[in-house]
Amino acid sequence: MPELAYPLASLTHHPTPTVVTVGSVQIGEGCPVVVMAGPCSVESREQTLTTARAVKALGATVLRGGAYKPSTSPYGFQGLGIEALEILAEAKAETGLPIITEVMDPRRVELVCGYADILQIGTRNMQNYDLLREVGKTQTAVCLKRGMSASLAEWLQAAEYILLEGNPNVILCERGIRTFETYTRNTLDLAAVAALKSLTHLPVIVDPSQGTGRSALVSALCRGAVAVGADGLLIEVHPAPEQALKDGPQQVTPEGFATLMTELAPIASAVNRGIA
Ligand SMILES: O=C[C@H](O)[C@H](O)COP(=O)(O)O
Ligand SMILES: C=C(OP(=O)(O)O)C(=O)O
Repeated sequence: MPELAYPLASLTHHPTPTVVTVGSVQIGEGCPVVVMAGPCSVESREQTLTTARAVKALGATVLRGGAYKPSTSPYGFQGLGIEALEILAEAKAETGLPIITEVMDPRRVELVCGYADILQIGTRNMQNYDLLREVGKTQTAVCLKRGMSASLAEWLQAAEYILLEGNPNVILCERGIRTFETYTRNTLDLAAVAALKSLTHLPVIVDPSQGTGRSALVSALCRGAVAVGADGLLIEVHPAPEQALKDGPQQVTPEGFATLMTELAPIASAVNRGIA
């Protein structure tokens, strides 16, 4: 893979790790592991505030929640849009947690920037170059998820689009790739996390919820991700996953999240990082 394809993202051209700062949270190599948690989708005020309070009490430092939801079926839940953004703003005001939420449309980047501390680019949009350029024109942190069939070189070149526009605050998120295996929803590629550490200075986080599609596997994959060098985790938590409007099987309950955090702590200590 020619490094010239992504000079700004490459470790050769930028040998010190990038640390992305979001409020009081620092994300990158050498920093404590950042836990971003919350519902897959913002479904209601009560569901979001309940989850935000729970994840904050258990040690998460960033709140996730989808307002604009990518959906394979046009009949599937599409997200509450601006209403959801307003609910996230209320959750942030109450808990102090910065917000990560997805933007899918280049025309909504300005709007979503008014609410988001981290703009999420989902797997389906990793190669939406107009969207990448648009978020690159802001200085808001961007979490760029790996395309479900993207090679590392393609992913790093997508990051390069954002960096080239002048936004240095890019975080990469491994969220699993499509393989022949169907037991898990995706195949979480933890080798990619270790490999990226030798290719790029950008922070790398892992989403074991999308990566496995199975709540029972999320805690183990969180531990694996931190053991191989992930700088953070993106975890879906729902007060009643069986009633979720999207992705119920992969969302852990607040009780499950409590167990996960307890199980994660010794691994974060073992790699000399701790949890943010
Ligand atoms: O939360 C993420 C996506 O919106 C979700 O995984 C899409 O699922 P679908 O492909 O079943 O619509
Ligand atoms: C849509 C999401 O994930 P992905 O793009 O990885 O499918 C999400 O995290 O809400």
